Order: sequence, then C-alpha cells, then structure tokens
Amino acid sequence: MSIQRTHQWRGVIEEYRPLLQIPEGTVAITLREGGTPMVHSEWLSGLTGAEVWLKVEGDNPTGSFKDRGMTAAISVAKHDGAQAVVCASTGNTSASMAAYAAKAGLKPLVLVPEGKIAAGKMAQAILHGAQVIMVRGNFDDCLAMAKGLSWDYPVALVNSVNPVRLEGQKTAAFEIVDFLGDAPDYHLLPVGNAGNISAYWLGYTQYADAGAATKTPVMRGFQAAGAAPLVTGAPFPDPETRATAIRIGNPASWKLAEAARDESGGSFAAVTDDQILAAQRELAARDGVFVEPASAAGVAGLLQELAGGASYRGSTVAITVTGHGLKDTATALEGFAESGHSIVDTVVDADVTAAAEAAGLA
Ligand SMILES: Cc1ncc(COP(=O)(O)O)c(C=O)c1O
Ligand SMILES: N[C@@H](CCOP(=O)(O)O)C(=O)O
Repeated sequence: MSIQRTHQWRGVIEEYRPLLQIPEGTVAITLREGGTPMVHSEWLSGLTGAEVWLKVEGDNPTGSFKDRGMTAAISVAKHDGAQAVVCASTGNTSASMAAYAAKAGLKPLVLVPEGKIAAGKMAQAILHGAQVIMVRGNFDDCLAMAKGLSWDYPVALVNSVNPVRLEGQKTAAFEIVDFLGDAPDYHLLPVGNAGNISAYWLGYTQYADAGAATKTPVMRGFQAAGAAPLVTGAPFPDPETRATAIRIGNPASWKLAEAARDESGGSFAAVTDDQILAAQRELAARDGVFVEPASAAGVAGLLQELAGGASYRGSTVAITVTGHGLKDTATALEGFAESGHSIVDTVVDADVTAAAEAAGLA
C-alpha cells in the first residue's frame, strides 16, 4: 500500500504568491521554507486555561523564521539582476541569507558584531559561502554599515528594512490562521529588530480584510531587559543580553512595530535573561521543543504576565518560537548548569548491567 499525498509543500512564495507583493514573474528561490508545525503546549495550556500553540519556526530550513523573508528577498534580488547581497546580523539573518544566496548563485556578504554571534549560526554562514566581516560595534552599527554599502556599491540589502522580507515573513500569520481556522486571540513573540512582529501584523490584517479571518489577535512583543527600546521608548546605545539574537538597541521597524501594538491593543514588555533561559529549559523539558534563547522570550513573557495576575483563560494563544536550540548550545548548557543542574557524563563499560546500575534500574 502506498500513501498518496495530494500536495508537496512548495515554499512560501508558491503557496501564497497571489497574496504577496513581489514583482510578477519572480522565480522563487526556495528551500521549501514555511509549513512549520503548530505544536500544542499542554504545559502552557494547563497553566493558562487557554489553548496555547507554539509556532515552531526553528523547523525552517536554516533553523529560523528568517527563511520566510529570505526566500522573498533573494528571489527578488535575483529577479532584479543583483550579483551580491549584504546583511547586518545577530546570526540568523546571515545564516539564512547565505543559504539562499548559495541556492541563487549570489555572493553573500555579512556584517556581524565581533564576538557576539552563536557558533552554530556563524558555521552556517561560513559553510554556505558568506564572506563574514566582524565589526567592532553592535548590530545597530552593522546595519548602518550594510545600508551604506548598499547605497554606494552594487550589493542588495536583504535585512528587514527591505519590505520584501516582510512580505515573506507575513506568511507565518497566514499559516496560523489556516491551521486554527481563524486568528488566535493573542499572539506573543520575541522582538529585536522588530521586522517579524510587523510582518505578522501585516499578515493578520490582510487575512482579516480578505475575510479569511474574523478577527485579528492582540500582539504582545517581548524584548530582553538589556535591549528593550520598544518598552522604554528610547534607543539602547549599548544593548546587552545573552539572547544574542535580540541584542538590538534601535530596531529598524520601530514605527511599524508600534503600529502593530497600537492597532491590535497589544503591548511590549521586557523579560530578564534569567527568565528567558528558564523558559528555554522549561520548553525543552516539558514540551520537547528546543529553541535558542531569544526564541523563548515570548514564553518567558507569558509566564511573567501570569505571575503578574494576567488572565488568558478561555482564549486561543499563538506563541512564535523563532529559532532552533541547536544554533546556540553553549548558552543553553551554561544556563542549565547555572540553574543548579549538574551536567555529568556517566561513563561505564559496554555492559548492560553496568548501564542499568548507573541508571538506577538495577
Ligand atoms: C531567533 C530570533 N528571535 C527573534 C528575533 C527578533 O526578530 P525581529 O528582529 O524580527 O524582531 C530574531 C532577530 O532579531 C532572532 O534571530
Ligand atoms: N536577529 C536578526 C537581526 C536582523 O534582523 P533582520 O530581520 O532585520 O534581518 C538576525 O538574525 O540577524
């Protein structure tokens, strides 16, 4: 007996092309991104009395949500005749850009803050063929440089200031509505450069306007306490957090993100690194979902709100977990050890009884 599937996932451009503002005739450069799982969290549903769903974006081809935007940005760059692409990055954008550039035959150039990129992400960018330039400065400095390079030299900028990125990333909102049958009541997610919350809001409002959803969710964005400009209302000149993906002090999509907050009746709040790392551990241990530190900020935010007396009872909640835990195992294990867990390798001879004794089974 063989199982017939009617439809192989084609990547977000081909799945949603009529809903995306990209030039007609753009050939999709795709790694079959999108179509990521919605995983029901029994843990968080039990705590809240809500139905809580995790949109697991680490299941994208390069391990983060950036692939949705990058398939669009690279496809359009190629369509427009670009030979080279550039981005500033805290890691995931560079990994994604490099992979899609490799697929498209474009030359990828990456600017990153020196010493602040998780090893897994750096390995991805390098192996996909990027030229990586380390900058003595933070992400915001890198983005200013990437913009400058794209203005003065023949290289296309593919950070989320490129509106095509948001077109690709808004497909995550479409997928959530397609899965749930309507928009959730609340959507929680980490916020750094603020492109993603802006893209989700674009997607939710577009679907509601088209009659594909009856409502739009309340958008709640969470930043690391050491890099929380949207919470305080002022840039952070020296952002600092162990969630390096969101170590950003002056988000490019500041205005769009504020509009998403205001139009949805939502909010921005800060969570500490300890809260983020604790949420990362709990997600892994309770739900079986291993995310990188920044990705756990939405879950940390939900836990903080519950502790503060907020109620989600009876509602449907979507939380985007943005990137895969394997990208930054060093920080994950440091957090695990710091929280009082011991990381001890038990070594035994190749013997069943010895293993059973070591495991406390015998
Ligand atoms: C894993 C991860 N989560 C969250 C974010 C924040 O997304 P955005 O910059 O679109 O706000 C980023 C990048 O900034 C990221 O790499
Ligand atoms: N976290 C990001 C920061 C850059 O964001 P972008 O969405 O503007 O490309 C990264 O992974 O570099």
